Amino acid sequence: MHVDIVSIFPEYFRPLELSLIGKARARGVLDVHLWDLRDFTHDPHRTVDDTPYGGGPGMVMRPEPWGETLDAVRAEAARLGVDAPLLIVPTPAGELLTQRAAERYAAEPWLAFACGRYEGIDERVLLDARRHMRVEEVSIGDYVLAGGEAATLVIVEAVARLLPGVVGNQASVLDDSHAQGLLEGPAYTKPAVWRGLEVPEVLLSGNHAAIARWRREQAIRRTAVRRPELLDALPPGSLTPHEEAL
Ligand SMILES: COC(=O)COc1cccc(COC(=O)c2cn[nH]c2)c1
Repeated sequence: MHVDIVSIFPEYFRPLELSLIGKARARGVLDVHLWDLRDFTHDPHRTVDDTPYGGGPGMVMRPEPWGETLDAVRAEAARLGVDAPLLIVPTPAGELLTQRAAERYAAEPWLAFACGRYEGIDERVLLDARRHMRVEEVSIGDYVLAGGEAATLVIVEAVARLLPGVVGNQASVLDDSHAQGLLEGPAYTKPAVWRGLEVPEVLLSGNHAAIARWRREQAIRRTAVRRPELLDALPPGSLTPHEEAL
């Protein structure tokens, strides 16, 4: 997978050189190309923002540098033989990121991320981008960040860990709870007793059917308490009558 990231702070993405993603890049599973929006300005101050039409606080990101940068990004995608690139724009006003969406993005050959700052990017940038690309405005939660960089790191990590060869144990990726539509239940490791706290007996029993049943019940109970709407969103018949009653 090829990932292009457009930002005024490309150094924000140094973490992508490290560990999980760093190894994936070394293996050629993932290729990340950073674009500095200021490289596509033409004034001495490399201006990327201006005051908002209609007044109001803060600044809006100017369309021209974005247009030129996304043209260059798109030209690179074309050079790589990708005809229908997907542009992801992290924004508080976007659709909430889900594991389903991360799985969908992981199937894409090419992703681009537009990192907004200030009060946002001039809307015409997205309108123009939609003329040439699929564009998705994505939220990682109901709160406001100073810019799209942290959200892009979150989305890239959620997607990259689904790529074959990125996470050592692929099984831990495919059967993790959100993949099943539930929250992860509790996990334990040695010692069996720690500060007087014991590991649940069933996990030491070696009875794998009972362990699987207990783990699923824990996930369902936790989901019912913390995120009941996830249970409502499960496909009909996902829970046995016994599990429904938990
Ligand atoms: C059209 O899109 C834009 O203009 C994006 O502009 C901005 C402006 C400020 C901050 C951000 C970053 O996204 C979030 O804060 C965010 C995403 N998820 N939850 C919070 C993006």
